[in-house]
Amino acid sequence: MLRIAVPNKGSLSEPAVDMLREAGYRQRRDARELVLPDPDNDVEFFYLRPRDVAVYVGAGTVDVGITGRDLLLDSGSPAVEHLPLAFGRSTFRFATTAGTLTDVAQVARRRVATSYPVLVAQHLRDQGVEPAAVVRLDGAVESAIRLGVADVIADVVETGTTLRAAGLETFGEPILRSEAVLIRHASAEEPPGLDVLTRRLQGVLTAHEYVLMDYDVPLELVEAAVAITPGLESPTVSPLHNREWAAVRAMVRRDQTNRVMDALYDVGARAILVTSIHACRL
Ligand SMILES: Nc1ncnc2c1ncn2[C@@H]1O[C@H](COP(=O)(O)OP(=O)(O)OP(=O)(O)O)[C@@H](O)[C@H]1O
Ligand SMILES: O=P(O)(O)OC[C@H]1O[C@H](OP(=O)(O)OP(=O)(O)O)[C@H](O)[C@@H]1O
Ligand SMILES: [Mg+2]
Repeated sequence: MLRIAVPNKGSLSEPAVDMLREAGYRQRRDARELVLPDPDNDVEFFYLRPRDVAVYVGAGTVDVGITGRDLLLDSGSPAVEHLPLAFGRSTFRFATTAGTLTDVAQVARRRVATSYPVLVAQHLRDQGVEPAAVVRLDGAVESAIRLGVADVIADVVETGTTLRAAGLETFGEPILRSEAVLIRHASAEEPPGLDVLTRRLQGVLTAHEYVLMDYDVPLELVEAAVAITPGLESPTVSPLHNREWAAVRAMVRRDQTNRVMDALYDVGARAILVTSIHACRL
């Protein structure tokens, strides 16, 4: 039975549970449940703090888990990224009082507050910058400068609202671009059942990332049209009752939908329809 760790709290918890449900797995209904077997799918879910997921996977007591790339790197665990999951996206950045610093080199001899001390110390070492200290805080890191325990912070930035509200601004290049990731142990053999979980999650990712596009096009324009919608392997081209026209169906990236519809219309395609993909296995 594959043991899967899932974040029980925080920004990653709800989207992780939603994604697993969409992939056909049972999920807990009560937030107090810590373990949930799903015998139909031969897996068992463990609801753990997102920061602890890499510790359990690294120790080998659960097989795989969902956590943030930033949390994985900060954990020092021997777990590795297996599949990026395209939610929980954020950047991890230095920030300080607006209008004061511009470059990571200026972190030298300054105090840095963060909830990710391993990640920050490693990054500064790689950059050859020696801070006065790395101060570990549990959260609300934005207050550390005003309250005098640090000169600079390094924290998760999503919309930037929290930084602005604290009168801070980012400086230097992002330390990391993070998102939720499925992790597994680096050296252990691939656990039985991970291939099925991976294919199911990839199916959910593809269903979100692509739409199905159908359109009609005069026969002599089929080649020009399919050049715009090559699909993943090859588009389906079917005859219409009117023999001078064909129907085409292809997968198209969701974020390209309108651009592709404009281009198809310009070459002469008509009755262009877009449908969401409910589920898929490539
Ligand atoms: N807006 C955000 N704020 C915090 N973490 C975010 C955000 N967006 C994505 N994340 C990711 O969530 C993970 C942090 O989860 P964690 O549960 O530790 O903190 P949290 O979401 O801030 O929850 P809380 O502080 O309420 O416990 C990291 O991987 C981080 O990159
Ligand atoms: O760029 P934004 O969209 O404002 O999001 C980023 C903020 O959200 C998180 O804080 P959270 O609310 O989890 O509080 P915490 O710092 O106490 O964890 C994170 O630590 C940042 O402070
Ligand atoms: Mg937080």
